[in-house]
Amino acid sequence: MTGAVLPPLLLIGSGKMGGAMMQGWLERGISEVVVVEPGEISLCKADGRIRHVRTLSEVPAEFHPVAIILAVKPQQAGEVLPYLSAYATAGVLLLSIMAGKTLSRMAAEVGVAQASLVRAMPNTPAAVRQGFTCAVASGSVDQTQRELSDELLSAVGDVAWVDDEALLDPVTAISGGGPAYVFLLVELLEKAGIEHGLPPELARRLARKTIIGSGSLLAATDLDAEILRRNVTSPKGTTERALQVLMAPDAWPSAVPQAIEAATSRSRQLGQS
Ligand SMILES: NC(=O)C1=CN([C@@H]2O[C@H](COP(=O)(O)OP(=O)(O)OC[C@H]3O[C@@H](n4cnc5c(N)ncnc54)[C@H](O)[C@@H]3O)[C@@H](O)[C@H]2O)C=CC1
Ligand SMILES: O=C(O)[C@@H]1CCC=N1
Repeated sequence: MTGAVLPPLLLIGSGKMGGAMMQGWLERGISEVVVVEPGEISLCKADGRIRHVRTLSEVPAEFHPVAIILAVKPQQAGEVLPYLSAYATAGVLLLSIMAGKTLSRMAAEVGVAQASLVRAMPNTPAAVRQGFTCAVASGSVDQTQRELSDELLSAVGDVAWVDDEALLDPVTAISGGGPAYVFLLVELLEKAGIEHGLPPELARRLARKTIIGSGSLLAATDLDAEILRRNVTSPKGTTERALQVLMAPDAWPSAVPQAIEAATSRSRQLGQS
């Protein structure tokens, strides 16, 4: 269905992620979307395709979405899922981006065992259509619903499907939260630059452009990251000294796996709540 106008959608939660995805759908072409969001929405209210309501009970009875996108926090799922049973019984696709919430848990909270559910994990570069989403579908999702999910998710970046739902927990830790780790590196580089006497504005530019340029280099080549790293590292040079610190066994080689393990286990924990 690539290229076709997206069918009527119900978006529940239009914060950072819901808002970013919505922007992608508007650009891709959408017929109609009702947005349930208790706060303000940053989207163009003059756009006749968008209708903003503040609660689920305000969704017009005559509105029949083909898919419902769940973009509230996992802790807010209880405010939403139990009210979707009529949609789920009617076979409407439920596409969740909530961290940790498992397919079976969502089906139980909706109260429809055969609900057509997709669990997906995007990331914030979706805001500039450079996201990466990993998704898994429940057994009730038919081919048309899978293609629609793919279309909705690919409007904001790359999409990969997996069959094993357990993989969504490490995915959440790596690509879901990954942008935060990169931004932390930018923060730390900038701070170190200032501590070494660089004017703050220059330190900020150096840190940001280093990450942006490195990302573009990665995007432009098939070379492994290890090769790209080695290409920077002159024997007996300056980078080698820095990497001796960062690559010490008790530094990044242990901190990064520990961080990913902590986030993976939190994702599993959210799935139980
Ligand atoms: N921020 C991120 O990097 C990523 C977040 N996610 C997932 O996306 C979901 C949303 O996260 P964010 O956009 O970051 O959070 P957010 O806090 O920016 O957005 C959540 C929105 O839901 C709204 N909301 C709260 N209760 C509601 C209700 N009962 N009905 C309708 N809307 C309600 C809030 O007003 C808010 O605008 C979460 O489940 C998170 O796990 C997934 C991938 C990446
Ligand atoms: O921190 C979180 O729980 C969400 C999921 C991945 C990114 N943000």
